[in-house]
Amino acid sequence: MKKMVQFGVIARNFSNSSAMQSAIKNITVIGGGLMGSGIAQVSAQAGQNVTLVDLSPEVLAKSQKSIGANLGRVAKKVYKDKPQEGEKFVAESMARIKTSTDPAAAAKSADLVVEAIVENMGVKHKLFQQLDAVAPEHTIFASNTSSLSINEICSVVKRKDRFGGLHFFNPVPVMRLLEVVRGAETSDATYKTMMEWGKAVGKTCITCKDTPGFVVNRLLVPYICEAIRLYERGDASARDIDTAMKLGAGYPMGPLELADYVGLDTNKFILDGWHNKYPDQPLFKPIPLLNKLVSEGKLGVKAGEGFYKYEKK
Ligand SMILES: CC(=O)CC(=O)SCCNC(=O)CCNC(=O)[C@H](O)C(C)(C)COP(=O)(O)OP(=O)(O)OC[C@H]1O[C@@H](n2cnc3c(N)ncnc32)[C@H](O)[C@@H]1OP(=O)(O)O
Ligand SMILES: NC(=O)C1=CN([C@@H]2O[C@H](COP(=O)(O)OP(=O)(O)OC[C@H]3O[C@@H](n4cnc5c(N)ncnc54)[C@H](O)[C@@H]3O)[C@@H](O)[C@H]2O)C=CC1
Repeated sequence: MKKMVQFGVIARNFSNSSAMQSAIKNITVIGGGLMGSGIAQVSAQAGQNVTLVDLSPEVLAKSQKSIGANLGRVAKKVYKDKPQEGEKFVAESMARIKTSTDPAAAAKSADLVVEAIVENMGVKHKLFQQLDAVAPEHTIFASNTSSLSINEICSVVKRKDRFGGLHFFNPVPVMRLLEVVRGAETSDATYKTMMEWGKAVGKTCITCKDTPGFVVNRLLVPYICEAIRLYERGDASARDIDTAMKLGAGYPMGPLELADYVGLDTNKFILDGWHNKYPDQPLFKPIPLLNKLVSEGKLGVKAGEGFYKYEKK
């Protein structure tokens, strides 16, 4: 039953994307990690020309490998009785993805730039300033930030009317939602193009103002943090907390599994950012156990250990 549901989701995302049209044809995704590789994949499988950028050639090689494997999963489902068409789909989608280690050069041919680099305001500012100087007039900039303010990120660019938030969820090829975030100066035309593009890549779009965490993370991050605090106090084991929320509340993953999946560093970036901004909000208080795990390099699934141990990929 579970497999049937997942199959339906991936197949529906794919067929939506094939049917929809978007004004955006060339997209540059900056950051080839967990999120950037997923955003590149869904864009390429929807027929867009993608340039995936990372400072690290090793990350780009790893991303291409994982995109190839994930496209293979999609092909197996969508073309289950037509393996040759499945192979063609994978080859054509892969051929639409170029890679680069030069963000500025890659932005020159983009209709849309989606930024998915580290969750750090200073680093994002530096990148967007650089891109704003070279990207064509019409190019829309978007950030996939989990928790930072879109208005603050876009404060360094001139094209504030052509800037917004496009917040995807992990794993991008599977999760159906896209939060489309309007900044104070995002124009109606930019908002409309972002909504159409989101549908074209197979997502269900919701709209949110530029408020901390938008909708999902404003609810999800405090929940994850409360679970870490519960575990830190020794009120229940990690396994029991996760089992409780899966079997008692119907979540697909428990909160500590989800924290490991998202990345404990990302969880910490979000919490620290909100704590600095809202020091009196008890939900955003730093968590010593989370800080300890991050300082030990136990960042979750991607590092091979977080609250649990994982086979390193
Ligand atoms: C921090 C932020 O800013 C925002 C966020 O992203 S918050 C995090 C949001 N994400 C979540 O809450 C995820 C919650 N977890 C889930 O939905 C599910 O556990 C899950 C989809 C991740 C995995 O589902 P599962 O049934 O436990 O595992 P699994 O059987 O391996 O995967 C289900 C299907 O999805 C596919 N899949 C899983 N991960 C995938 C990936 N990374 N790429 C492509 N396909 C993937 C699998 O191929 C599988 O397909 P089949 O059934 O055909 O084999
Ligand atoms: N991890 C998650 O579940 C989610 C994360 N996000 C957000 O997406 C963004 C990226 O997160 P992840 O993919 O998890 O991080 P990640 O650490 O997996 O990937 C980030 C990549 O960006 C690259 N990078 C850093 N600075 C760069 C620069 N100046 N130019 C080009 N590449 C650069 C790094 O080399 C790294 O490969 C963050 O803003 C995060 O908050 C949003 C939704 C979910």
